[in-house]
Amino acid sequence: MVKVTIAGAAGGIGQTLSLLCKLNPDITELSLYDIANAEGVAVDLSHVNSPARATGHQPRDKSDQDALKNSLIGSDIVIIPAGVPRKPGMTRQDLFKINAGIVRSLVGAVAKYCPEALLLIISNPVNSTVVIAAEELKKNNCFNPRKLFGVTTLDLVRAETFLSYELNYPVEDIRGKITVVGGHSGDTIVPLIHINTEISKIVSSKLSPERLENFIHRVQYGGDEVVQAKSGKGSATLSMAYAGYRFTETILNAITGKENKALEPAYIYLPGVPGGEELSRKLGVEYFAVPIEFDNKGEAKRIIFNNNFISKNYEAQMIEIAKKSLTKSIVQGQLFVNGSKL
Ligand SMILES: NC(=O)C1=CN([C@@H]2O[C@H](COP(=O)(O)OP(=O)(O)OC[C@H]3O[C@@H](n4cnc5c(N)ncnc54)[C@H](O)[C@@H]3O)[C@@H](O)[C@H]2O)C=CC1
Ligand SMILES: O=C([O-])CC(=O)C(=O)O
Repeated sequence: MVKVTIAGAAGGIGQTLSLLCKLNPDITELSLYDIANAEGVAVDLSHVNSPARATGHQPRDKSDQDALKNSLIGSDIVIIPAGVPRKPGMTRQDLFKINAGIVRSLVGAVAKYCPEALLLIISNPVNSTVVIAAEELKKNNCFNPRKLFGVTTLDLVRAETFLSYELNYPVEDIRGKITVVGGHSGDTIVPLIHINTEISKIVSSKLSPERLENFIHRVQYGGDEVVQAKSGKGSATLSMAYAGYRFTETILNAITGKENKALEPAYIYLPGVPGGEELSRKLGVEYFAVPIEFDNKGEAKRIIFNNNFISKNYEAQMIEIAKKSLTKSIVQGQLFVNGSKL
């Protein structure tokens, strides 16, 4: 019995993510929450002949807290893609003004109604919204760092896809052999492609330094590519829904004892996850996306990251650059919840 709640379920990401979750036979209840159209989306999905029971929850007016409460009670996994997406010319950090408050209030409700749930944050800027979620959970005395994940899977999905184009190599053979660490915006996104000898050799023989640089840039700024192509009509939704589902499925597979794809990274509070305290000290940041292994409750069991992952100088340099931007976003998130009390 697994109940999954999606907050922001009627949005561009939310609807497709809900459909993908509806198709997973391990989900028994799929609870869709949104401030608009959640009930319609749930009725639509409820006609799909898969086991999950789809329920829709939307508030009648601004004072109605019952919809959110009912959507959350009993949830094992809560996924949050609620909030506004970027328009051309904006950075993800520009979304902070609106999305910080949305994420904080939703996480506050999670703390109240399903404090034991695994929490997956998709809303941007992920580099800050995950910190906001952690601080809000701390305030409510229910922060378990092993249960809070910033979903950065799209960066890995892009890296796998673009590298397969570059190398003319089957994309399914790349999965699990590269990773992406850091954060989820521009220069905080750090693809590490030399973690596997086979891929490393192919990259060294086939990719010129210029093509390698272009590949890295495309992974780091893949989000902008979609924002520009959609010219004002939003950002990545379909690829993100796929990525969000892929991460959710990895957790569900861990819970149900299926094969675990160990190299799935997420943006987490490092000191709270086994293996993360030392890494956090070494890096000098508390939050960082790293590959994780999950236990049979879907919690982060340990971090799978060692010095061999950073096998090239330029990768170490990218990590240094990422840390600078991340530090600012982390502080911004902490200040939002705690004010000056830091
Ligand atoms: N982590 C990642 O890799 C990615 C994150 N994103 C982010 O995901 C977020 C959502 O993007 P889209 O689905 O394209 O936006 P969208 O505008 O299509 O959908 C957002 C949904 O959130 C709902 N919403 C707003 N306030 C809410 C609240 N307080 N409670 C519940 N629902 C609420 C809206 O009604 C809407 O249905 C954005 O912040 C975007 O930047 C987008 C792509 C990748
Ligand atoms: O670029 C955006 O704003 C949406 C996003 O996070 C991505 O596509 O990676």
